[in-house]
Amino acid sequence: MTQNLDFKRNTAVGLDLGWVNSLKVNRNAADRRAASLAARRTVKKEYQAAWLVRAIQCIDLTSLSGDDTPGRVERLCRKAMRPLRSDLMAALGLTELTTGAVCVYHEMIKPAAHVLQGRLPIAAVSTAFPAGLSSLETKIREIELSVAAGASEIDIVITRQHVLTGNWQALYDEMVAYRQACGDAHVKAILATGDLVTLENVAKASWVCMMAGADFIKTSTGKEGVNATIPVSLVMVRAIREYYERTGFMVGYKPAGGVSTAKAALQYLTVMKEELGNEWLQPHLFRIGASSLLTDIERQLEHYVTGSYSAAHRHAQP
Ligand SMILES: O=C[C@H](O)COP(=O)(O)O
Repeated sequence: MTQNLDFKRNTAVGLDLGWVNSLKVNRNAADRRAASLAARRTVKKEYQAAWLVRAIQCIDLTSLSGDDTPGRVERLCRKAMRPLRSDLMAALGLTELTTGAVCVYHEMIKPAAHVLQGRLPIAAVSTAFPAGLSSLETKIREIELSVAAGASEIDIVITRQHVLTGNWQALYDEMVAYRQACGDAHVKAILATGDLVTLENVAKASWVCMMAGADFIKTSTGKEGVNATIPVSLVMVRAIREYYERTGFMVGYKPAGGVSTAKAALQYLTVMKEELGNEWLQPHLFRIGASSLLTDIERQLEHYVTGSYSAAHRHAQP
């Protein structure tokens, strides 16, 4: 996989309130484009296997449950390092394949690090995930502890009330503080788009987080009533494109929550390719946050290789 050697990490560029306040979103246009993507076959059959392999490479293989245990997370990590059965790997001509990262709660960083031994990034959800309603001091400390424990990626949740009350300065300041607390760890800003009411708020929150130095913008925690959707994704990736045109910084995109089928994954890859180009179809700029997607992709690849499906339970569950 080619990596862009000129890649320079996003840094805070200052809050341009005039720009943020001027943002408008055409909801109908976003819905129409989403509907046209859903209606057509996104990738021709012969390329589908390659696209599904790329989707695997971009998964943040996730377990974020209250009943997570070290044992479950260790299995998740072993699956992340060997996401496909060896017979499928051989049939597809693959020798190496991993997911993009694993994504876990702070308390699970240690068991994850024990299995991964630095071979894959550990993303930790942070800042009082999923609601984000602790003191700023507590949230900053949580980030610092997760970085110290071995997370190289931190998925923060924004304070939704800053968006809902239009307090863009407060959102900007908190994001700058999170980015700073992360140090060399990359920070993904979870907007919790299902809580933000309008696509205009999604666009504005995307811009403010990018202006404050977010490495990725991410849709959802997986715990909101509505999680990743295509219309929301169109708004966010177009913000990423325009931010790149204005600043030269390439910000990553992570749809998360409810992405559980190979078909949905292909739609998100298509959005990335058509709106941002091939350069963004790499793990340093694109992740899919998902707990169960890998099972369906594995089934589809098995079908591609053998011509028949096996039951989902036959594929190792993390
Ligand atoms: O960030 C990732 C999400 O929490 C995963 O959501 P999911 O369990 O619906 O795939």
